[in-house]
Amino acid sequence: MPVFYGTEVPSRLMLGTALYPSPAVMADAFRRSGAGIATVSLRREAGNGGGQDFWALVAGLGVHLLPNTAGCHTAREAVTTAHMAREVFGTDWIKLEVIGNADTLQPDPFGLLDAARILTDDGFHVFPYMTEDLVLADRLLAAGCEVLMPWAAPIGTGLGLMNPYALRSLRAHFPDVPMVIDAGLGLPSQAAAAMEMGFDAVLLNTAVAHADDPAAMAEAFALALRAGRLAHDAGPMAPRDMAAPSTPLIGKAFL
Ligand SMILES: CC(=O)[C@@H](O)[C@H](O)COP(=O)(O)O
Repeated sequence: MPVFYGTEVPSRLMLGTALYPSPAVMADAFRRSGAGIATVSLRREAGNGGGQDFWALVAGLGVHLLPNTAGCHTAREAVTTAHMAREVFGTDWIKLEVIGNADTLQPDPFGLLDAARILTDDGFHVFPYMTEDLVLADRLLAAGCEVLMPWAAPIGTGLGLMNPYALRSLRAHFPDVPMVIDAGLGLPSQAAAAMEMGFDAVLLNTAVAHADDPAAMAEAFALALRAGRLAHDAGPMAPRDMAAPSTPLIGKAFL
């Protein structure tokens, strides 16, 4: 199972806590999937009726909490939010989001790097939500990040792994860095593909919360992650252009 900043988590599935039809449905999705980490947004949930009951429910899930800086558009805002989250949730883990474009919600690589440098200096364990850019990954690691969270596709789109070439390249360049595919996954098969590529975990929210049956969908993702990881560890065959017979010809009857 993946190890993030020295902590082994019991599942490769990380779930968001927003958009569910009700807190009870959210709790069911966690229970049925066995997800090991819940990401929580101080800002969003504080503004969306996330009162004491909600926090008590989240605490009762028995999962690791990964506070995030969702909704922050500058490094400064993200740093301030991270500090507040550390106080509220009592963890130095922070999923760092610095949004660079209001339409695509894509991460701002410059603001992200600035904020990551500040927060690692301040003792945070930073999980940066990033584009799949190799150079950015290199800089974030140099800034002290020990986990990377490249996106699959823009948040909430469900488009899946948009740039498999770049994701494969990231994985190949940094084989020992724990990497989580975050955002844009729509289907369990996409999560399985991420596992087959060798990624360590996935983080998703909309695909589960907006399913007709969120708990069933969460379980489907958990099963897909298991299958994909098993396939990865089993050593997949190398694809080839030329056909190769899978049935031996020796002993074939002559007609
Ligand atoms: C909950 C959270 O952190 C989201 O910002 C995350 O990136 C999930 O994205 P999807 O909703 O596309 O799965």
